[in-house]
Amino acid sequence: MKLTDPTQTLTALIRCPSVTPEEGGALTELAGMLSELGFANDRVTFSDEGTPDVENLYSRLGSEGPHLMFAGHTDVVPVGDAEAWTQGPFSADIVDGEMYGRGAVDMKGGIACFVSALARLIERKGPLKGSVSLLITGDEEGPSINGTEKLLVHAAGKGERWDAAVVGEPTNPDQLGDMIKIGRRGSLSGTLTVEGVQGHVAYPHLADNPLPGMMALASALIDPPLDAGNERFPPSNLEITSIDTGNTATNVIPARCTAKFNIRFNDQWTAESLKAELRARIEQASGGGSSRTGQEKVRYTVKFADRPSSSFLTHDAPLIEALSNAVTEATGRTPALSTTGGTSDARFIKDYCPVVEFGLVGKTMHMVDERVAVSDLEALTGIYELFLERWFDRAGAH
Ligand SMILES: N[C@@H](CCC[C@H](NC(=O)CCC(=O)O)C(=O)O)C(=O)O
Ligand SMILES: [Zn+2]
Ligand SMILES: [Zn+2]
Repeated sequence: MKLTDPTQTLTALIRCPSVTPEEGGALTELAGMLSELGFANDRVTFSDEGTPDVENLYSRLGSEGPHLMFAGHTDVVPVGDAEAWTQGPFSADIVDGEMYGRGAVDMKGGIACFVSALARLIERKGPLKGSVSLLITGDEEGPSINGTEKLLVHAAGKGERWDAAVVGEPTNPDQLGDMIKIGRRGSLSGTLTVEGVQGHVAYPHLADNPLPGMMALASALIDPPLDAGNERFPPSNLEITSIDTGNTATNVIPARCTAKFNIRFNDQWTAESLKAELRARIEQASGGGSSRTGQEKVRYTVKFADRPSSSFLTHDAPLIEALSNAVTEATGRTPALSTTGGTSDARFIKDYCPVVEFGLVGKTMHMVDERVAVSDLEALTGIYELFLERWFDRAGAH
């Protein structure tokens, strides 16, 4: 395999069926490529109660500073409706200039381009003036319990320290060069249960339907909006993802109703201040305040999931500038510096060093027929190579 060719490095990775939590040969394939470039590989499997074991890889080239981390994941989401794919989801077939396969953009493609960029830079300029590490998990698309968070603790425990990190998630909405992510909103999930009394729909006076109470409480969760956003972050947003009674009959009033919700929140909130706000809204709407005067108070419980993630924003101007300049030089575009979208493993890395994210175009991620333009693979490899050269020149000079 020619490591300088991202089409070849990506083909090898896509052909490994690494649906979370299966390693599928992907980390072995990647470790082989990195060994060829002189990296020292550390394969480590993490376990936790109630979750599957997951394999991870930490790999370093060099022993001196400055030290740059590239982070990502080789696990992929399931293929979904396999019959609907026009090419095999693990075939890496190229049709009309696009390579098909699960993980093509999210995010084996980002990893493949980074490996090829390194191979090109080393071929062109010789050994790096510092160190580069790849911190790669097999647990990003899953519960994220046996992945990046533990791998960082593991590596830091062995004395590893980083000056900066780049995550290769697909950050571009439409075209390569659109967007660099310089932070992320936080995420908090919750469950709201309203208690009633089961009974016959024709005899409602003998029952207590939990649904009207749930409607009042759920409305209070979403209205008014949490905030309007600010110059750094989009608005915080609460989405109700399910309201369910488990009732299969048409003539039964259910005993209880449970709603699930998730909030993506900006830097105007912490998980704790958000929980307090939501608890207050629910209590007010339950009749604990004045809104249900004359009616009985809604009986409810609200629980928030463990491990919320907080928002973060990277302030390292030279890091952002080096990446942004490389993108502009290679694509002619000025990337937006954004905090939109979901969370990523950058939420763990930010506790160790400044972190930014840039990868492929995310349009087809998680979809049937996930695919990447071969020209984008070439362009991203060029961007990473430019960035690496600039970052090491600049960081090494200080
Ligand atoms: N499975 C993990 C974390 C889930 C992270 C997920 N992120 C994305 O989908 C990335 C999309 C983007 O780049 O905007 C999310 O936001 O839910 C866990 O459970 O912790
Ligand atoms: Zn991803
Ligand atoms: Zn994903």
